[in-house]
Order: sequence, then structure tokens, then C-alpha cells
Amino acid sequence: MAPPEVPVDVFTNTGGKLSTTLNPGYSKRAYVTFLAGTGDYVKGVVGLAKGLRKVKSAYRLVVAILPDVPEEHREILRSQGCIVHEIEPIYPPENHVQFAMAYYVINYSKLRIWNFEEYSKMVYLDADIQVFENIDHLFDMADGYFYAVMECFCAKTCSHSAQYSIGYCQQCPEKVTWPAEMGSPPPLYFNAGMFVYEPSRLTYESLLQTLRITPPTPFAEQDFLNMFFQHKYKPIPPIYNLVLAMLWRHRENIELEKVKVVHYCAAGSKPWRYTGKEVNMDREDIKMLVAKWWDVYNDESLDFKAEDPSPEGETFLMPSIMASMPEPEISYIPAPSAA
Ligand SMILES: O=c1ccn([C@@H]2O[C@H](COP(=O)(O)OP(=O)(O)O)[C@@H](O)[C@H]2O)c(=O)[nH]1
Ligand SMILES: OC[C@H]1O[C@H](O[C@@H]2[C@@H](O)[C@H](O)[C@@H](O)[C@H](O)[C@@H]2O)[C@H](O)[C@@H](O)[C@H]1O
Ligand SMILES: [Mn+2]
Repeated sequence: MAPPEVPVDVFTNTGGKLSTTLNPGYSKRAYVTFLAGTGDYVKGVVGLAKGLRKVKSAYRLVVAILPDVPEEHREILRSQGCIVHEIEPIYPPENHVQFAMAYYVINYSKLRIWNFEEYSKMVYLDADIQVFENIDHLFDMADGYFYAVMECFCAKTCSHSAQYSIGYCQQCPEKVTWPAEMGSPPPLYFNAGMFVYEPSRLTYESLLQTLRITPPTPFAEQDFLNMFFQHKYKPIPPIYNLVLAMLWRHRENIELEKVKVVHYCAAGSKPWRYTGKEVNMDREDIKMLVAKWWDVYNDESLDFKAEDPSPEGETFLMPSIMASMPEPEISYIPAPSAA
């Protein structure tokens, strides 16, 4: 039987300390992010861990890391209360596709998080995301669906899509309507920087099987997940993943004061690299959001303390499961790092 649900506000101001003692089922929930490389994305993860603490999230942050993350960075993450969970990289089948960003190739490794079966439900957040308000209630949404925020198709990087070619965007489907002669409008498409999902070995194996026969496309695992979860996908409001370009492309869809989660994914917006020089980066709203990220990152009172619940320790993917998986047809191209 499912554990009884406890209203989220019961935990207000507990710093999450009571949750797992009151209800053991809650330990089966966690946030999860992904970290690759030796560069500065580790700062994003530290910021995220501190942000989740600031909003008193009841759940831990698991960091799925690739083997190339240096030990000092793992140590920083553990000292910030994160659960460090090493994963093996996943590469797409050999193909000559041009990814929108060369480093997107490593993002297929995100698929490993479906194998985190010690959790029943997880909220995935990119390392360039910050959480400014508690979003623990997302774990209470009905099982059996894939929840994420709808993407916008107006960026040049989408120029390969049918949507872009006719100036159609699902964010404003009435502006340019989908021409009847092109068939029915394409299925809703989400941004894969944030999603709510249920780890499951069956789903995991199906994801890897399907990947083997799916040629890569410019948006890498995001395109793949959109295809795979097309019939399970339920859109959630953009306040749960504000893709910054929405501020200049679809301002009317955004109530900035209600935004809970910000995704620093526009070119030049990663706070730890922000210079203000790239296009749109001199906007007041962007400057404000970048400053808000730094406030959290620099706030020493948000550092993990010994009296906080201690990390459950480093865990690894179960080698038995890995060994039983037939080797996918993969090309071991070295992954370029964005960092
Ligand atoms: O060198 C890298 C590049 C990417 N990532 C991870 O992959 C995610 C997706 O990349 P990114 O957020 O840069 O893509 P965007 O959302 O900007 O398109 C990041 O948030 C990180 O979690 C990483 O750890 N190191
Ligand atoms: O590997 C594919 C990536 O796709 C996404 O990137 C965004 C971002 O680059 C925007 O700047 C674009 O405008 C947008 O269209 C694009 O989808 C996810 O945020 C990231 O986590 C990852 O899944
Ligand atoms: Mn991102």
C-alpha cells in the first residue's frame, strides 16, 4: 500500500529534517541532477544544492556523475550534502548528426537515472537550474506520467524543425496556425532540463534498447525523450522551468513573480560565466536573475552542516544490472565539454 500522503505544508520550517522519520516512503523521493567533466558546472550543482536547502526541500539531491568528474569536485558535492552516484556514459549510435551544441552528446548519459530504482519518484534538474521556491509538491502528482515544461521553437537552434520553418511555436499556437496540408500539429515538445519521472528498470532497459535503433538528432536526449514519452507527457506550467529566452520571446506567457524554477540556458546566461555581453544578457530581468543565483551560491548559511541529515553515502549503479545489459552499438567519440 502506498504510504499515506502528508500535506506538504506540514514540513514548513523543518528544513526537511522530519520528513523521512515521519514517513519512510518519503525517502524514496529525491531530486537528481547530472554532472560531467572537470569544468565549472560543479558550481551549478553546488548552487542547486544550496537553493534546495534555502527553500527547505524535504528531499535530497542525488548527483549522477560521469567518471571524468574529479575527486575534489565529488568531495565538494558530498560536503554540500549531495548523494554522489557515479554512472557510466551513454553514447548514441554512430551517426553524423550535428548537435545543436557539440557537448549535447554526453547528455544521453542522463538516461542512466531511470535505473535509480532505490527511488520511486525523482525530479530531474539540470545543473544550470536554480530553485527559488519549494517545489516538493511536484512529487505528489499522479504516477504514470512524464511531467515537464513546454519548449519554445523560436530560437535559431530550432531551424532544423518543421515548426521553425513556418514560424510556428507551441507557445503561441494561434499566431501562426499549423497548416492543414502539413497534417495534424506536431505533439507537444518539452525542455528536458527539468522533469518529473519514475525510475524503473523496465523503462530504463526500454530506453537503452530504443536508443540503439534511434539515430541521434540535434537536441540529443531531449529529442529522444520527447519521442519516447510522447504519450505519457503532461505539460506543467512554465514557472517550473523558466527557460530564459521565454522572457523575450513569449513574455505574455510568463508571470515572473510566480516563477519557482529558473533555467539559465540562454547563451551567455550561466551565472558562473556571465559577462553581460551576449545578446539579451544586458536585460534588467536577466541581471536580476543572475544576481539572485549568486546570492544563493554565496550564502554561507546555506552550506550543508554536520547536524543536517548526513548523506547516505556514495552509491554506484548495480554492476549486475549493467553486466546483464547487451552492449549497445555505440561510438566512443570523446565528448567535448562545454566547460
Ligand atoms: O560540461 C558539461 C556540460 C553539461 N553538463 C550537464 O548537462 C546539463 C545540460 O547542459 P546545459 O545545461 O549546458 O544545456 P542547456 O540547458 O544550456 O542547453 C547541464 O545542466 C549539466 O547538468 C555538465 O555537467 N558538464
Ligand atoms: O541535450 C539537449 C539539451 O536541450 C535543452 O536545451 C535547450 C537550450 O539549449 C536552449 O537554449 C534552446 O533554445 C532550447 O531549444 C534547448 O532545447 C535542455 O535544456 C538541456 O538540458 C538538454 O536536454
Ligand atoms: Mn540546462
